[in-house]
Amino acid sequence: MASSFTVLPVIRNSLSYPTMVASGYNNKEEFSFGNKPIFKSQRDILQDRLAVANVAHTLPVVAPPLPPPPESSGSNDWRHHVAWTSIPQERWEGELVVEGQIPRWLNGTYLRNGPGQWQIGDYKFRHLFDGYATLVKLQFQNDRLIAGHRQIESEAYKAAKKNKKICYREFSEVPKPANFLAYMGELANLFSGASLTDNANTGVVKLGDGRVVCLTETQKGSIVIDPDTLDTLGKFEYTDSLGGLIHSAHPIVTDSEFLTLLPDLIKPGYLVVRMEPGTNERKVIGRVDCLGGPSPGWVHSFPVTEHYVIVPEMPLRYCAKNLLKAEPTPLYKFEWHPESKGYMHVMCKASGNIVASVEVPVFITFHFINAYEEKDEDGRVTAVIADCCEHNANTTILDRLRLQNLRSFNGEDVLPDARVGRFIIPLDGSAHGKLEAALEADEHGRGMDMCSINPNFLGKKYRYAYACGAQRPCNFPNTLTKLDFVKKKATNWYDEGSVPSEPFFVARPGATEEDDGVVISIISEKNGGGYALLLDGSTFQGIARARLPYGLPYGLHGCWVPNK
Ligand SMILES: CC1=C[C@H](O/C=C(C)\C=C\C2=C(C)CCCC2(C)C)OC1=O
Ligand SMILES: CC(/C=C/C=O)=C\C=C\O
Ligand SMILES: [Fe+2]
Repeated sequence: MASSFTVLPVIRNSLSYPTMVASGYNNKEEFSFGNKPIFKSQRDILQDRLAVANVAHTLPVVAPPLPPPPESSGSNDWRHHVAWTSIPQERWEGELVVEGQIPRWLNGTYLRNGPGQWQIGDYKFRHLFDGYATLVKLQFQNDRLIAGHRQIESEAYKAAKKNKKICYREFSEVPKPANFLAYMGELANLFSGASLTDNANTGVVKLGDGRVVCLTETQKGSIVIDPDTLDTLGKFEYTDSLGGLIHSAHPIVTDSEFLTLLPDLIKPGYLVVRMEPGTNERKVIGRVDCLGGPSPGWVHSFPVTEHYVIVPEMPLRYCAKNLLKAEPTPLYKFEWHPESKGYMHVMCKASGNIVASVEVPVFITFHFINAYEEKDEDGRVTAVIADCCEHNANTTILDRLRLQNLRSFNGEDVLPDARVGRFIIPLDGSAHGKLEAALEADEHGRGMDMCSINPNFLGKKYRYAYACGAQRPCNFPNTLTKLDFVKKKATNWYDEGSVPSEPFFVARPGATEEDDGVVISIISEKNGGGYALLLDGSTFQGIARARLPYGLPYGLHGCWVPNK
């Protein structure tokens, strides 16, 4: 079903622009990347407004036109889609006019992180993953919605702004050394990690103790932020001595723990580690030695079940040689080693023992969706099922995410096929596991990435997932999709020319049904506009939307911070 937004009764003045009550929009400093705090008094005004229940809405102020973004010629065609265009200013905050009805129970802040600034001075990044982190918030409070965005003040971002060039190694780019001596120094800095970026542009998580941390692939890119002001509060310093420079960009975070994987590039393997709320110290649960290849496979994410941590060993492996190269290689910091095979390892969370290590068909995934234990009639665990967004073992997706490719859609269908890859990992000592599609990939247009689930079903047998699929032709996942693994059906939401970000599920407090909740996404439109969208988690119909003053660049991953 290609459902479009259902406009429900408009509860307030629904002009298509947001009210600008708290923005510093006309403030010239906004455009000059200044560091001055500009919202304090306006924030106070907003707090006062929020304190007054059922206030009559003042007339929205129409947003003034923005200067054309640096990479754009100002035209509205797909080459300059706002999703792939740098954020036009460092920060903004304002109340949005909501069409439809925000559920009364939805009280909290949705945060979304992503690479939103791809140009520093005259220097233009080439890959989506290189951009400096842009944090976006949607604060839901008593059916009102305050939005804002702000750059994360990483060392890498501050240095780039100051020197008008990149100063740290990003995902695909390396700072240009001035001479040979500088190059040698650079290499030393690479081994110590000093030259690696701390640009925390990938995800954002709320720890069990309430701290909110932005993350990326480098450990030093763990940055604590204030979910309300979006202030950068400082580095999240790991106080243990586990060392290493990289980790999974997607830890598993619950109220009681933080689990992650630390790849070991020297002695190929992975440390599985756990950190308790209120501490900064990771403790080792166990270690997995790689079964194939010269180095560990890339672990952007991994799944867990109730009792096990699943460690994927993907044949797309970290590559020390590519790490040293100054220019991007076709697979960036990785190398594709299909001959080294793919494996799935299952580690007991309590003991650190490995209960299964099986060879599986080769695969490519960024994102695991969920995993669970399959039991026999006697309640014995016979297998682990692990689902992921799988790119049909085709590495070209990494190259498709180059900005030039994303910006050059001409109607040709160039998004490589993807599916929900379901691993079946037997726990009976078999040497092989299976990988199959959890549902027919045509259900979701053979596009599949950027998934979320009801967090109450983490590690448990589950029925639903939300992700981005494809309405072809396209060059990027462009639908919001609800996956039903029991009916093996997908329900797709599509808005022609729009790029929706990861559909993020928030469960209704007290719900008993898995899909009872809302799905939040931020939509970047082809005309340069954008809006926050709320879909009903069960019907997958639109329940509310709120237009932003300007379209935002594509963002990656989000989290939910409930109000206290
Ligand atoms: C998204 C997204 C961002 C991100 O990558 C960011 C960096 C800096 C990655 C760096 C590296 C690797 C991916 C491999 C090993 C070396 C190192 C340079 C740390 O990745 C994403 O997916
Ligand atoms: C945007 C993306 C991967 C993001 C990693 O965090 C994949 C989209 C592909 O289909
Ligand atoms: Fe990711």
